[in-house]
Amino acid sequence: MHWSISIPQSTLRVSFKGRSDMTYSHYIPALLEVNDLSMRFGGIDALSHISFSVEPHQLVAIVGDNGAGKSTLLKILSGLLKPSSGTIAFQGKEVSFSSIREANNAGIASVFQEPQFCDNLSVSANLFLGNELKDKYGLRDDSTMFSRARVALKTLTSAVQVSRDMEGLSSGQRQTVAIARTLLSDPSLILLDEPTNSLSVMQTGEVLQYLSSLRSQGKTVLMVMHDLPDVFAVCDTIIVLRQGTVRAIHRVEETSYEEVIAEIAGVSAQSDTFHSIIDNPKVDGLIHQHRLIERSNAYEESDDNDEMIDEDS
Ligand SMILES: Nc1ncnc2c1ncn2[C@@H]1O[C@H](COP(=O)(O)OP(=O)(O)OP(=O)(O)O)[C@@H](O)[C@H]1O
Repeated sequence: MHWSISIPQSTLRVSFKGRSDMTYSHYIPALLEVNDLSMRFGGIDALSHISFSVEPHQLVAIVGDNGAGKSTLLKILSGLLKPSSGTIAFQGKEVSFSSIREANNAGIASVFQEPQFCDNLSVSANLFLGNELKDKYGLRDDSTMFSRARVALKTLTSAVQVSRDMEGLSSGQRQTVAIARTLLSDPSLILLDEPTNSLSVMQTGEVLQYLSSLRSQGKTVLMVMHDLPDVFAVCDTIIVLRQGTVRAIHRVEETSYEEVIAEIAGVSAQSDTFHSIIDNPKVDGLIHQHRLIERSNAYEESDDNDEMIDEDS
């Protein structure tokens, strides 16, 4: 079974490929195409025949319960693991990576949790660590590194000073610097492992903002995310993994919080089990948070509409 996502302009449609009775509408070449991918660790099927494709300029969330296979998928795409079987096509070409560097050279950059930095060096020096730029005399070209570091951070709408030491930056700011570091190689696809994990509300807001700015810069981001309110706040597409298989792929505006929770848990949204999950105070709190975000988005949109009406009149 092969999932395919096609995005005619602003509308993304999900359709099954491989059935003779299906018609294909508006096929846009995928940036990434994962086909029949499996990963076996000893007797454990971490991923089992998963297929999906991702079109460019999207923020795509991979969600799923513990052990669903999210990290394994990310590690394979980033070059850290070789799959047991299946193929990956990137920008129309079949690829097979033996290292993160190989994936990087092909245009796929990854940021895993708790990125490593030298805290006693400047933000700029950390961005170029191991890849320092040299001037025509072979000397370290600090001024070019500073200005390129500034551009990378500005792309993420970050106010972090490139000349300051890494020491003392918040977790959210460190995440931003880690992303800025990947931007220096101008990747087409960025892989992130739980970019909002363990961040405060303010820091999460900062990270969600840079994710949006990445999309505006034409980047595609595929990321493992746990917090559904964050997913619904910023992502275009949700891939739900369950027990190593693709359970569903949704355009965010075409699904609901409840539907995704039911799919993650592998239960029907009508079942008693689902209601006992939803009644859990933690889940209930998350849904409440999601409703607030929805309401505030709707409010902002209505503000925008008002402004448009004002301008027109
Ligand atoms: N190196 C490994 N050796 C053996 N089993 C592994 C290995 N890595 C992952 N697994 C197993 O593969 C399955 C999927 O693991 P994975 O870490 O990809 O899930 P996940 O969805 O990222 O989970 P979590 O949200 O808990 O991080 C699990 O059953 C896990 O125990």
